[in-house]
Amino acid sequence: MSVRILDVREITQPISSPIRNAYIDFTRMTTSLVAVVTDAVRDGRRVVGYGFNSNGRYGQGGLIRERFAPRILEADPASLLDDAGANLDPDRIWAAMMQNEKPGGHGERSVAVGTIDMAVWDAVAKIAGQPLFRLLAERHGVQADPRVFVYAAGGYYYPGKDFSQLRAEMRSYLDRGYTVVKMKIGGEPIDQDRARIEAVLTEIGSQARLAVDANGRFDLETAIAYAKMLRAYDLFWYEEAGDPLDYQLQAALAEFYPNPMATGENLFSHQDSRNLLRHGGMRPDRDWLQFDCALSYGLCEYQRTLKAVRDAGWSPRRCIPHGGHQMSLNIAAGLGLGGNESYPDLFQPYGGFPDGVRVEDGHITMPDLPGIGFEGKSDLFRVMRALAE
Ligand SMILES: O=C([O-])CC(=O)C(=O)O
Ligand SMILES: [Mg+2]
Repeated sequence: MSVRILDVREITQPISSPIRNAYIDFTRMTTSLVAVVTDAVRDGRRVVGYGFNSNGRYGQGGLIRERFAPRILEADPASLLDDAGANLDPDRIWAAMMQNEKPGGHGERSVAVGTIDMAVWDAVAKIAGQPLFRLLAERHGVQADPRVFVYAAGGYYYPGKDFSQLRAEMRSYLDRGYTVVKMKIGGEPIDQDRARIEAVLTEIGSQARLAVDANGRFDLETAIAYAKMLRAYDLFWYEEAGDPLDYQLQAALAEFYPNPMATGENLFSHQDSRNLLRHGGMRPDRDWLQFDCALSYGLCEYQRTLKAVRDAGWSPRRCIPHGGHQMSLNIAAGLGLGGNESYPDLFQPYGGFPDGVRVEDGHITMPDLPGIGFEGKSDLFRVMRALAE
């Protein structure tokens, strides 16, 4: 029984809010929602795979419509199937999308491809009748672990937000079961950020740990000044201090910051990730890698990134992807990552978990839903279905 891709649809949707990090605001943020419509039928329904890109980059409608969707639709359908001919082959679809693309310069193209790739994997797992995390574990010959660590990202700057609101936000994450919370830094003078950090630490006490995220804002001097301030606190991590591609800055910073650091959400290929591991002075015994497949050519590429991680002597457990989407939850549960980001109050309906999934002691347990599990999140599935039907 063969499978054909009948259509690849895209719509650009707002995920805007008045929040701001040290680099951008989200007042005009958008995401691309993609549906890969197949002719396969499971449980009496046509199989449609869905994908979207992570927050922080914008919708990719132009690239998807002009280059990547046509390449899939114009390919010989048989060339997109696995050897048995019974399911789609994500790597072959990926290769079809990337034909006539030069290497290097991994930017927005990687977001467009990653978005379609998410939808392809969703379709493949649905056609196989499995949750994606179980399919992945099986393909890699490893044991799936449906229990995944998640942390609550927030603590943004926004107009009129004072310490009491920041504390209340963090308290609400603790009330919802999180044990690690994250806040933004670098958007105000260092003394003001120090006061914000102390306010949050007072609020969370010994109930949770705090991570801070500078969103690539600092030059080396400022990154070091913050390192000296931050190292007095027992933080979960100090994230993206300098420009994502400035590996020398990252390496130099390690001299001033013995505690855990994190970066990688703005590296969009396995080659860029490998360069971070080669030249960024990151320490495999304590630091964290945040590569996000939805921004970086998808899961086909993320598997190559994981190989680069292992080849550099790191454990996949040191990976906690950026983005807060269910795709990375599946990868974490299927391939043994250290966990996943979560934005409890932001970027809805795209982020979060299937309905009924609760955070307990900083972990969620993946339900056994076919594919990525979008059908289990009713607000999200409503927008998805509107695109495909
Ligand atoms: O504010 C953003 O762009 C999101 C971000 O860095 C994160 O979730 O780590
Ligand atoms: Mg970040």
